[in-house]
Amino acid sequence: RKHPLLTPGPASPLPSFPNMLPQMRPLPSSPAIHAVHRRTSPAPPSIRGLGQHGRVALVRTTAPVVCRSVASPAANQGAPAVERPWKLSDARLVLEDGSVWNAKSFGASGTQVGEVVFNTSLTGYQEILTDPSYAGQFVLMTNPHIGNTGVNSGDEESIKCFLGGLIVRSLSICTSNWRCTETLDEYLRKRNIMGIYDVDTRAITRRLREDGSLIGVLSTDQSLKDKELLEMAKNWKIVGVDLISDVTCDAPYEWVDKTGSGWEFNDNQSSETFHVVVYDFGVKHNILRRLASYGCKITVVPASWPASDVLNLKPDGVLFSNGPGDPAAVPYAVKTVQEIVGKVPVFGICMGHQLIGQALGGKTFKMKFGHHGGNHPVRDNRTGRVDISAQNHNYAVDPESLPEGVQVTHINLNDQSCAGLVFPKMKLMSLQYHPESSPGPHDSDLAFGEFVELMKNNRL
Ligand SMILES: NC(=O)CC[C@H](N)C(=O)O
Repeated sequence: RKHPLLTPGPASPLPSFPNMLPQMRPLPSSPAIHAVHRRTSPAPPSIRGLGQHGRVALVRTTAPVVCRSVASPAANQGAPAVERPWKLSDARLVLEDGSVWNAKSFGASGTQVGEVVFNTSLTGYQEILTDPSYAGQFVLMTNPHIGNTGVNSGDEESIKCFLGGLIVRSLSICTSNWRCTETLDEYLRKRNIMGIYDVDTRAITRRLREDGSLIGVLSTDQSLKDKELLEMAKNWKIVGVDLISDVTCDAPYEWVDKTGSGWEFNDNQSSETFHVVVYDFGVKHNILRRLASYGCKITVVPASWPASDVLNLKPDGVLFSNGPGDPAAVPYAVKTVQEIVGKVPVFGICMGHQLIGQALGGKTFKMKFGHHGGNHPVRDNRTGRVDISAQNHNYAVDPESLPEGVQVTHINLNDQSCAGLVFPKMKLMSLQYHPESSPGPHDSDLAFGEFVELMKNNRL
């Protein structure tokens, strides 16, 4: 299903996102103003009276200005006078339970529908925005302050943003990072992705935890009544919909890029080269970069690529990638996995893991609110080792439904759900989470080494 409701609107009512409020520029012959603090307690006398609504205070100091425009200053030239953070609410999030959340818009404007999920990562919003597994979903960041590092060309996890929209508590009023080339607002606007801020993300998260994932409609269109938006939310479905065909590549391609120096802690380059075919169900680029760093030659193929064509390439292994949506809605992909499993070593990541579960005759089910974040403890039952892992999924494999011989190797320690499998007879391994992280901790990177070992042993 495409995202039918997105109306690429005119520029949002606040068309520019300056990196600096006028108030923050050094005043001639007056002390510079270098920071904006949100306060919940009364301001000290020195700054009382400067705040807005008793909550925002500007701190005067003689220190140099620290928030600078590092993002293409030209982009903001001729921008109208800045209103943030005093901009009025101009957007609504209407959830299928009937609740209406007023917010302020950034990025694109229009009306969009999607499933709201919360992500507990503290960093990495750009990698999250470009993770194709979020297609059809609004990502709500529980970390309240988002946007302060802007965006840069090196942190993309795919060729575009496939998610429905971004929900944040506080959108940074400035960017401050040496890699930043663009603000989050500019970036989302160019990609026609809606964002909202100044909304109570803690309250929405608690609701999702209590009631489970909810469909929502985000709109800046004042002509639409709450009731109409609610109807849209109620009539939209994500379960049973094939979202993979919207995000997969059109044709096969080779991948050669490796990860940069930040990953040198795990220099496991194999002396042998293994040819891995990667099924692109919405693959994150860091999976490909890590495989390349482990010495693999990589061919990426579209989700619908025939298994026989892949086997004809005589690969050393096949990786089934992550991807959006319901694994039970893509029987063609399950069939492909079935045709490959047992013939060459395979590694499934997230959606790939769920498809392997189904291909083995097991069942997947929808979790209450899923796992999305970079702080999920996972135990490897074989060694007792606990990794802190990056996760992003709403579905899981029911281990009880799997045939004999399949071992549950990993458990999510938050809820004991199945987080990994091996089936030695079938030369198969899979993880429900993201060993490539990006964003997230690198603890589980060794899983790629395990896959290389699997391919090595198969050659013997
Ligand atoms: N990251 C993924 O591959 C997500 C898998 C699947 N779409 C889910 O939500 O469970």
